[in-house]
Amino acid sequence: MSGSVQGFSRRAVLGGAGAGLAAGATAGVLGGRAAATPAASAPPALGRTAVPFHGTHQAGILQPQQARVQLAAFDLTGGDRSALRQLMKRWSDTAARLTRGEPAGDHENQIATDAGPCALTVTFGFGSSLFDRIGLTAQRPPALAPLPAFPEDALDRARSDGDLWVQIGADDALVAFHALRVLQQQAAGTASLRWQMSGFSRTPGATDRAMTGRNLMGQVDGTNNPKPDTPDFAAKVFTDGPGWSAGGSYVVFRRIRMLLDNWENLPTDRQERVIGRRKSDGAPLSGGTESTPVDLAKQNPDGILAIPADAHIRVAAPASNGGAAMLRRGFSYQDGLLPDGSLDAGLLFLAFQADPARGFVPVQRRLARGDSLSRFLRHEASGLYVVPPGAAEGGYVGQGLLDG
Ligand SMILES: C=CC1=C(C)c2cc3[nH]c(cc4nc(cc5[nH]c(cc1n2)c(C)c5CCC(=O)O)C(CCC(=O)O)=C4C)c(C)c3C=C
Ligand SMILES: [Fe+2]
Repeated sequence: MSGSVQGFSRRAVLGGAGAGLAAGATAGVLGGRAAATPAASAPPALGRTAVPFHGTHQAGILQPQQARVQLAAFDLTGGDRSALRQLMKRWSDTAARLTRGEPAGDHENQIATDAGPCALTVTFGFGSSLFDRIGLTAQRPPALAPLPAFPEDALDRARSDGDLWVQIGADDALVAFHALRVLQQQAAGTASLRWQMSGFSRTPGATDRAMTGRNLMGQVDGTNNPKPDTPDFAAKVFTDGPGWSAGGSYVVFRRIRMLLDNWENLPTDRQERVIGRRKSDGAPLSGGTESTPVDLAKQNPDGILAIPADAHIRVAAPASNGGAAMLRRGFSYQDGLLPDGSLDAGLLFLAFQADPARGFVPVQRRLARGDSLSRFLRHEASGLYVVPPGAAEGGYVGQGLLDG
């Protein structure tokens, strides 16, 4: 096992003997300034936050977005179902350890040593191609049918799709990278990396109160997501079957590049009419504050719709799409420069839903035709994955499919 440090608990070092050692060393260096010791002996709250891996639903859907994300897809190197079963057991065991702040069982490389779990979540998904590859075509849920082509799609297939999908979120970049690297090495011989992307969101504590995040266009983004405390939330986000998938979800991934030079040339009032919300605080142009319900019928005194006919929030709204809804949980990305000198930056759009045919598909069909935001966007990569339900303690993600 390369780089294995089995028996060495990251958490024990942080909270116990190692912490005392660090504190003692600090006191020594500071020549008896004992006041520094308690602060040095405990990791900051951000590092200590731990999200359980096991549960009814996989972690990484309902939790607040972390500061960092690693997204990856893997392809199986063969069609051996038992090898996939072993891999999902190994990955689930590793994810559970890492989310508790412990070292990986094998292929530990110490990249995240010294850090707490930092709200790490690891979420696994299965692509449509997986079911053919392992001879379980009959078990493929109908909702996993390929997404249709949308007008103006410019998809790079090498950075799309894949048999297995992994979303790793953490409030620390090293913790997120560490998890991905370990999972990749543990997969050797069974699955190889097809594509990988890194993203980011606001760091907890960066604002003086909890606020909705912003995207790279500067908009408050995430306001009108379905709320977990509403009666129909679960029906919108989690599937009730078939069989093994009950309690799971479907995630649509789109890498959407933003044409930021064009966007930033637009005056703020026109940017606001493109979205239908104020840029400063996210309030709808129909009035009120960020949390005020949108009034799509509201007219200005001149009789013109307060929220224009082609505004993003009007075209995307459930009311415009037969009730279609999804839980958006996207991250920004920035990947250097393109050959033409423009920034390669945008949104790693992620949306969880009970059924893409009643969520993403109808909404994106309308957006592609009539959304004034779309002239500032390029959809460059795409994926649809079934996200199995969460694993019970001692179980593994995908068990209902692979042991069934
Ligand atoms: C197909 C679904 C959607 C894609 C693709 C999409 C891309 C996209 N959106 C923004 C920025 C904002 N979107 C907002 C609201 C919003 N967007 C969607 C769907 C897609 N967006 C929905 C269903 C909604 C909610 C509509 C409603 O019911 O009011 C907003 C407003 C704030 C909010 O509610 O989150 C912003 C801002 C970008 C930049 C983008 C592609 C890069
Ligand atoms: Fe949107």
